[in-house]
Amino acid sequence: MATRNSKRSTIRLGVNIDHVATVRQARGTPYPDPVEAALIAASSGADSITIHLREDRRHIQDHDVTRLLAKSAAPTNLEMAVTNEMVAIAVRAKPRFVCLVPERREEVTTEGGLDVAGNEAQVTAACQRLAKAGIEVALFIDADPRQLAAAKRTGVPHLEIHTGAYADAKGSARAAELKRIAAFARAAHKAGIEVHAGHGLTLDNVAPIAQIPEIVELNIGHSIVARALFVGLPAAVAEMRRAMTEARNAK
Ligand SMILES: CC(=O)[C@@H](O)[C@H](O)COP(=O)(O)O
Ligand SMILES: NCC(=O)COP(=O)(O)O
Repeated sequence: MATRNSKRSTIRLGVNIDHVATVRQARGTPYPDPVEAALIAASSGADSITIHLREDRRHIQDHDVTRLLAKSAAPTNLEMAVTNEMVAIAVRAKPRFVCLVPERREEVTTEGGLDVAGNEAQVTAACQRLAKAGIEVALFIDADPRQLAAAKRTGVPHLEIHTGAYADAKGSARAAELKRIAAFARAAHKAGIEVHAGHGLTLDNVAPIAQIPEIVELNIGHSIVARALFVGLPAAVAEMRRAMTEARNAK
């Protein structure tokens, strides 16, 4: 895994290809194939591929998980809800990484982080089942010290900070969110947890997040897939990677 301490440490890009499947599901066609997108993203600079198998199967389908893992273009990070069904799927499929996320069927997108503090026993049990199957587990949480304290007690090795509030905020509210995320990343890193971030990141807002030295991985999907409509997926992945790396090296 990545170096942790140096301010010049590299930063990995996980490309989320869910929204290639969103387009396919809108018409029930076999195209565009998210697995093909994963292969293109991996050969264009993605360090890993993220997919979110939602309980309502609105985009990624079970066969996508199977096919993606069989082709193994890059390590797969499977995002999923903390349910027995999902944990059983992951234990069978054995992706390299699982990120446990909250889910509400009515939401348009993931609205907040997992409430680890409020569901500690359930989250800990899921983490332990997944770790026993050889899967590296992350929890997708808000930059909230109470959630960090609970996450530490689960023994999870990785955390992904939900950057949605940062992405949605403007002006001084965004600066405050950034400060909160940086403080959280420092505290999590100090506790020996590897720190990732993602949600709502774009070419316009990624730089300040990429400059937080404790954050070693960003998972980005919607904006890359949207940008790919205009410039193509290889270019969209490459320009995001460039923006992240330039920001990191400029600090
Ligand atoms: C957990 C997360 O932040 C992403 O995987 C996101 O949820 C994917 O997009 P949708 O929320 O639209 O499913
Ligand atoms: N975990 C965040 C993710 O995978 C991508 O989120 P988004 O860039 O699609 O908002």
